[in-house]
Amino acid sequence: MTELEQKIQMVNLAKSLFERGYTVGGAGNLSVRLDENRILVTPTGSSLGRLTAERLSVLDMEGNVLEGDKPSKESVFHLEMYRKDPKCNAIVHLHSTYLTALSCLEGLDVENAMRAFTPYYVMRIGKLQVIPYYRPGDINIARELGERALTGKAFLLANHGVVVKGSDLIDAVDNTEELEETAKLQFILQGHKIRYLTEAEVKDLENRGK
Ligand SMILES: O=C(O)[C@@H](O)C(=O)COP(=O)(O)O
Ligand SMILES: [Zn+2]
Repeated sequence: MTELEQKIQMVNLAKSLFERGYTVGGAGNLSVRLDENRILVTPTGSSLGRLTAERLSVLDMEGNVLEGDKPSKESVFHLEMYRKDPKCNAIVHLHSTYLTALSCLEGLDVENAMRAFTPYYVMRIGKLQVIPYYRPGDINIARELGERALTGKAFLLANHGVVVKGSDLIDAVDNTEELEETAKLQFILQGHKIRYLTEAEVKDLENRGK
C-alpha cells in the first residue's frame, strides 16, 4: 500500500468505528507503522468520525512531528509499543462502551480480565491484561504497556478504555471489534452461569493458531 492509501484506510476505518458507535466525541486514537522510522497517528482532539488524510500526523520514532496536525497525546504509548514489539504494525485505542465498563470494575484479574467462553476470543486475543489507572497521556501508561508489549495483544487501561494491537490496521480493528463484542456478551451473561472453555479447550485453540 502507498502512504496515501494507508492514510485513506485509517480515515475510512476510523469513520466506520465512529458510525457504528465504537467511539464518540473526540475519544480514542489509531496508529500504523509506516516503516522502521515513522508512524501515522490520529491528531489530538479529533473525532474518529471526521478525520482527513492530510491532517493525520506522521511522527518519527522519537515522537518528532514530520507531517500533519499535533498528534494524539497517547502517541507516546503507541511509539513505545512499536519500539518494543517489532511484529506490531497497528494499534487501536478506544473507549468502547463494554470494554470501558469492564475497565471500571474493582477486583479484576490483572493478568486476564476476561476468562474465555468463546473460541474466537481465544483465537484473536487470548487474554486481556490490565494496566493500572493513570491520567490519559501519562508517561506511565507508555512504560507499563512497553513492559508488557510482548506478552499480549490487548490491554485494558483501568477506568479508561482498551488498547489493541494488530499485524495491520484491519487486523487491529477486527481484534478490537471481537473484544468489544466479547465484553458485551459477558455483561449480557451476568447473573447466568457461564460455561467457560476448559483449559484443554483453550490449549487446543492456542495450538491450532501456531
Ligand atoms: O482518554 C484520552 O484522553 C485519550 O486517551 C484519548 O482517547 C483521546 O486523546 P487524543 O488522541 O489526544 O485526542
Ligand atoms: Zn483514551
